[in-house]
Amino acid sequence: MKKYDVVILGGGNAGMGVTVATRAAGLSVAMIEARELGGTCPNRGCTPKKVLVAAAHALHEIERADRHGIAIGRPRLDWRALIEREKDIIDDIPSRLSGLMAKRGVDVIVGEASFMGSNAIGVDGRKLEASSIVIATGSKPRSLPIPGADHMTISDDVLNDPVLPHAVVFVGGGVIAFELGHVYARAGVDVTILEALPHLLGAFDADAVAQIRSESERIGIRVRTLAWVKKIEKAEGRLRVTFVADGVERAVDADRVVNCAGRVANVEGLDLGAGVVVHREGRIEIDDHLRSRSNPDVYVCGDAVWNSPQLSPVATYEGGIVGRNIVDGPRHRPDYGQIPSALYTVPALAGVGLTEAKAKEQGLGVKVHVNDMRGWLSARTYAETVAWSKIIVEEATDRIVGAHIVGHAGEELIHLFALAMKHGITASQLSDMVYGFPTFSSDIRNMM
Ligand SMILES: Cc1cc2nc3c(=O)[nH]c(=O)nc-3n(C[C@H](O)[C@H](O)[C@H](O)COP(=O)(O)OP(=O)(O)OC[C@H]3O[C@@H](n4cnc5c(N)ncnc54)[C@H](O)[C@@H]3O)c2cc1C
Ligand SMILES: NC(=O)c1ccc[n+]([C@@H]2O[C@H](COP(=O)([O-])OP(=O)(O)OC[C@H]3O[C@@H](n4cnc5c(N)ncnc54)[C@H](O)[C@@H]3O)[C@@H](O)[C@H]2O)c1
Repeated sequence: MKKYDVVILGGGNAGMGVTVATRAAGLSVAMIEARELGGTCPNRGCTPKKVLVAAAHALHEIERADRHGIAIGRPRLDWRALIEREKDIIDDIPSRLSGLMAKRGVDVIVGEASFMGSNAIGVDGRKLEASSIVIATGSKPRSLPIPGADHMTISDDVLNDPVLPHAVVFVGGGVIAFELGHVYARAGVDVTILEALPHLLGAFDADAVAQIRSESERIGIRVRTLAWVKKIEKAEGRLRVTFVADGVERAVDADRVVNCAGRVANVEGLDLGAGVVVHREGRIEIDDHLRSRSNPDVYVCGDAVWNSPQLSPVATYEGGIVGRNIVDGPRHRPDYGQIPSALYTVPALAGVGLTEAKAKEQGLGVKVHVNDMRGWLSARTYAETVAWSKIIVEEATDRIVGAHIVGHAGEELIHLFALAMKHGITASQLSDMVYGFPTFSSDIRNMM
């Protein structure tokens, strides 16, 4: 039986994050990974998705070419070539990460790990002992108790499918459905999004979501809220999704039905009981230091944490904190306050900090600056179809507490707001900056 200071289950962003401080401190570290090193983000998530989004962006530019006086024929997208391009871009990531881990002195073990004791892990018939064990096993799509649910595919399949379908239904109106829905719609696919709740894209500001909803409908996506999927069945060589909306039963036919109903911690196969790791239906009970409440030698980070944002930079950040807690003792805690995120529709929706609803819920005295920027010079120059912002400023302190941007390079501009929020730069100070002109950034002065 081999002994390590640290054994990490999972070689994604979170697991990689743990290796930095632990190896810098000279601890012996093993990382067990069942699939490709790098995990979801570079292999089945952010990066391959963004390659498709970039193509959708090009199609969006072409759609507006006539606004610049450019005459252009109907574009033809070679979907198979696009999927090949996506694969080519990510192809060498696992091997590069394998090199990085070797250089860092981490033993990478290929296999499916599970607990054999409070400080013991089994992998491929071997037993490893460790002073600290880190659960960084990521997330998986939530399984839905819908008759015919086995007909559904998941985002992994969309990113691998070289055949462009004619019609797709997304079950769930969250980030994955909107991002992949925009790509498909731009590629000419008939897209329907069915969301069970009254609102879409739960974590984002409701007015920003309304902007992206109308832009989505403008490009032909059908969006239905309060839609309850009752069954999915094969019908005439396709799939038929039966759902109830507005009290009426309806059906929509499609070539693919994609489960986009959220992702849950991927811990089912870990035998958490053997590790004395208490959980409620896969939700591991952790303290403020990301440490198991029942087994102080076990930490959790990344998507395997059930109640923090499922984002790749957050996974890396949490992994870093766990690494430092292992080295220094449990004294570091995550702060999720000023983490920017974006929905990579075309155009994107980006946000940081509080939504207007949350600011009001917290009883903050705020001034809310809402701008439809389509008439602004920069938006007109680029013929933007949507350009909108909402900046929320605390009146008493002039602190920016939330920023939400749709279009207008918001996925880039949002970082200036995050920087200001993190370092206490006030709204007036951010407006007082001298910006390069003409840029989208220079519009920040007029946004609040
Ligand atoms: C389609 C899609 C698009 C996304 N786009 C974005 C985006 O644009 N921006 C963003 O910030 N986030 C995005 N995300 C979310 C992001 O990918 C995740 O938050 C991030 O990858 C989580 O990292 P992690 O290390 O916690 O988990 P993962 O990267 O999933 O890593 C976990 C690893 O553990 C391994 N594993 C699991 N069980 C075991 C076991 N028993 N033994 C050994 N190994 C095991 C898995 O094989 C996996 O490699 C996207 C996700 C998806 C699905
Ligand atoms: N750009 C990004 O940063 C990015 C991109 C993709 C994924 N992600 C991460 O991946 C996670 C998972 O994404 P997701 O889109 O699957 O989840 P999500 O949590 O964003 O959305 C899931 C949606 O499905 C709905 N839903 C649940 N059950 C349903 C049902 N039976 N019928 C209809 N609707 C149902 C929910 O109400 C919710 O609105 C996200 O939490 C996100 O953090 C991030």
